[in-house]
Order: sequence, then structure tokens, then C-alpha cells
Amino acid sequence: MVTEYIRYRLSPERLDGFEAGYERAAAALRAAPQCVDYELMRSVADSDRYILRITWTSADDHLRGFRGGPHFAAFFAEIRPYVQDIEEMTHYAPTPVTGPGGGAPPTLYEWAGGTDAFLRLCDAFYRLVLADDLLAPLFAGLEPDHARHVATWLAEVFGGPETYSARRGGYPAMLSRHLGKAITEPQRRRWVNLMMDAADEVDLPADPEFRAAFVGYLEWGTRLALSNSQPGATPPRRAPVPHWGWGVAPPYQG
Ligand code: HEM
Repeated sequence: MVTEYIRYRLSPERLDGFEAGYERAAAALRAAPQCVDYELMRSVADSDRYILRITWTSADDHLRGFRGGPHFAAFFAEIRPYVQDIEEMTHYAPTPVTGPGGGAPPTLYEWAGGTDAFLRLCDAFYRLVLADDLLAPLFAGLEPDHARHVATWLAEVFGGPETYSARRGGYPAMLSRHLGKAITEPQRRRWVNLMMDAADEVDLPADPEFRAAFVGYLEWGTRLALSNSQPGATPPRRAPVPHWGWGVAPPYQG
């Protein structure tokens, strides 16, 4: 995880369109799996000064992944007029010096290790699923990208980029994949078990706080998947993607 700060001092003729331009550019940041979060702030004393903070999964993900990826062109088209007004553009890493609150707790997505961690998790999970007597028949004939789609769903649920919503269709798309599948309780339980096995296999964080929050979502989500998949079920067709947090036990950062 690395934080980029970009400081702007805008020429008067470019001040007006700046925030609206960044508003549009932000769609590309939200869609990019390398971007964890961003915030644009305006100086209180000098309204021509701005600081943009962007948290990236790593400096390399930013410089190669994002700049070499499909979202950069749309992003850059919006901000190109303001490049000449940049005073500083630097990656910063955290130090142990933080306020009494220790800063905001990381998201479950950050704690897990970002997009890469969820991709590794789902690759391992579907290897186990396809070798499993109860689950393999349900997943026969999977699209080759299925594991990646489920990884982007999980990443979004746990506080990562909204890629599943932007590219795949959010909750309605996810729901539609489960309708009519008539998932049984033994299959649901096996799904959870194999996901936990995969978490061990790819070394997701094993601390009690992370695993409790992680399995909490799996229990909740699989029970909904089971009931929504029954013949005659009438789940809501539209709903937001859930955003799962730490619950009552935030991470121990002693
Ligand atoms: C937390 C629980 C679950 C989550 C987060 C989840 C997530 C997803 C997502 C995101 C998709 C759609 C992927 C895409 O866009 O192509 C999907 C499809 C699917 N899921 Fe789940 N799922 C869950 C539980 C289950 C369970 C318990 C089962 C069965 C035991 C199951 C079986 C399937 C099947 C068969 C598909 C469709 C594959 C296809 O033909 O495209 N899911 N799931």
C-alpha cells in the first residue's frame, strides 16, 4: 500500500473546471483495481490550492498496472489540462508516527492484501471446488473468468475498488447467477469449508479479528445464496453491494 500526494496550484483560467474534471476522472479511479481510495481537498486559505491523495495497492501497481491499464486513458483525458499546475507528485509510505487513534483502521480488503490476495484466494478455491464431489457438478462448464469475477466481488465487499459494480453489473448480476440453482445445505456448508481451506492455502491473514470478520461474511452470504437459489424464491432484484467491516473487533495493531 502506498499513498500518492499531488499538490496543485491552479492558474485562474483553469480553476473553474478543475473539480468537475476530477469528478469525471474519479470514475476511472473507482474502476481501477489498483486504486484503493482517493480524496481531493481544497485549501481553506487559498482556494487555488488543492491536494489529491490517492492510495494505491503498491507503487508498481500504480506506475505499471494503472498507467499501463485500460482506465488510464479516460483518467488522463480529464486531468491533462491541469498537469502544468502540479507542484508536487510523490508516493509516501506510512511511518510508526501516528495520532492517538493510530489512524483509521485498514479495510478488510487492505488487511487481506488487496486485489492480488482475492485473486489468489479464488484461484485456489475453484481448484478445490472442481475436485469436490458435492460442488463440482454445480460448477460444471464455468466461464474461464469465473474465479476472477468472484474475486472482484469479494474485494468490493471487503472495502476494495468497486470493480464488480462497474464492470459486471453489481448485485443484480451476482443474484441472477444463483437464481434457480437450488443450492442444498450440505453444498452451502462445503462452499464455506473450501473457502476457508483456500484462505489457509494462500496464507490470508490468520489473526482472529480478520478470520472472524471474513467467515462472518461467508456465513451471511452463503445463507442468502442458498435461500435465493430455491425454486420460487423472490429475493429483491436490486440492492447495493454489501460493504463488510470489522464488526466489534477491529484489527489488533499493538
Ligand atoms: C458469500 C457467498 C457467495 C458469494 C460471495 C458468491 C459470489 C458469486 C458471484 C459474484 C457469482 C457471479 C460471478 C460472475 O459475475 O460471473 C457467483 C456465481 C455462482 N455461484 Fe456464488 N457466491 C456465494 C455463494 C455460493 C454458494 C453457497 C454456491 C453453491 C454452493 C454458489 C454457487 C454459484 C454458482 C453455481 C454460480 C454460477 C456460475 C455460472 O454458471 O456462471 N455460490 N457467485
